[in-house]
Amino acid sequence: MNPVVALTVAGSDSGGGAGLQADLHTFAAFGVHGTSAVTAVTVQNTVGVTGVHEIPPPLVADQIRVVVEDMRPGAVKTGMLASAPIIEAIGAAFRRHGIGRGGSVPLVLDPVCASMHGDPLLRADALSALRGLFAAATVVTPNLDETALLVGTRDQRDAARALLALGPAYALVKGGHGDGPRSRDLLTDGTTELWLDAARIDTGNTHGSGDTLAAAITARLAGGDSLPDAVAAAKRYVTRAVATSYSVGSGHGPVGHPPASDPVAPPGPAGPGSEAGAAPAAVGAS
Ligand SMILES: Nc1ncnc2c1ncn2[C@@H]1O[C@H](COP(=O)(O)OP(=O)(O)O)[C@@H](O)[C@H]1O
Ligand SMILES: Cc1ncc(COP(=O)(O)O)c(N)n1
Repeated sequence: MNPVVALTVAGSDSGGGAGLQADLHTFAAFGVHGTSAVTAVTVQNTVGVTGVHEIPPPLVADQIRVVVEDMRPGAVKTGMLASAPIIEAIGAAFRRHGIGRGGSVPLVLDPVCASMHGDPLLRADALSALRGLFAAATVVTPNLDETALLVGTRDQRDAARALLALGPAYALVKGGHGDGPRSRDLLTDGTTELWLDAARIDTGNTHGSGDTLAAAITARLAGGDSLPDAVAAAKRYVTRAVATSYSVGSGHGPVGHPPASDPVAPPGPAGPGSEAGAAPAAVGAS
C-alpha cells in the first residue's frame, strides 16, 4: 500500500542532527515517505556552522515542482530558507502548486533564523520576505529568539498575537529554551488557546528539536489530523525525542527519532496513484 507523502523545504545539516536530515528521520518515524527540496547546504557539526552554500532559487522551486507533480505530498514543511530570493521563489512555487492557505495542502512554517549555536541560517535582509510568507502558513512555529527577531517580543502571548496579524491560521510559540522546570508551548488561532506542557528534560542534546516538532506536525497533517490534534501528537513525540537524545561529537548532540507510537496510517485502497486518491488531503490548510 502506498504511504502518505510529506515534503520538507529546508537546509542540509552535514552533522545529521537538524535540518532536512531531522525532518526525514521524523517523517520515517511516523511511517510517512519523506521528500525534500534543499534550500542550502550547511557546513555544520555538533559545535556550529562554518559555511553555507545557497542553492539557486529556480533549482529550489524545481525540486518542489517535480515532487508535487509526481508524488502529491499531503503536507509541506519549511525550515532554513537562507535568503530573500529563495523565499520569493518558494512562495511563488507554493501559490502555483496549491500549497498553504488558499490551496489544499497544509503548510507548517518553522521560521529558522539561526542554529542553536547562534550561527545565522537566514540573511539579515531576508526577515521581511520571511514575514511575507506567513500568510500562506497553516501554522508558524517560532522559538522565542525567533519571535524577538520577527515581532520584537519574547512574551509568548504577545508574540502569538503579533504573528497572527501576519496571516497564518495558527501560531505555535515554543517556550523550550527557558530555564524553568516545564517546557511550555502556546498554540492559538486568536480565539482559543492551548498550552502544551511537558517536563523539561535536563540535557544539552537538543539539536534538531524544533525541526522534529515541526516535521511531526507535518507528518500528522499529511495523515489527515486537524491542526490541534497534529500539534498535540507532535509535542508528545518531541518530548520522547528529547528523552532519547544522545551525545555524539563534542558539542550539542541530536534528539533521537524513535518510532512514533501513533504512526500515520496509509490511505485506503484508493491511495495516491489511483484517481480517487490523487488529490492531496484538504486538511487544516485554512
Ligand atoms: N530540554 C527539553 N525538554 C523537553 N522538551 C524540550 C526541551 N527542549 C526543547 N523542548 C521542546 O522541543 C520543542 C522544540 O523547541 P525548541 O528547542 O525551543 O525549538 P528550536 O529548535 O526551534 O529552538 C518544543 O516543544 C520544546 O518545548
Ligand atoms: C540546516 C539547519 N536547519 C535548521 C537548524 C536549526 O536547528 P537547531 O536550532 O537545533 O540548531 C540547523 N542547525 N541547521
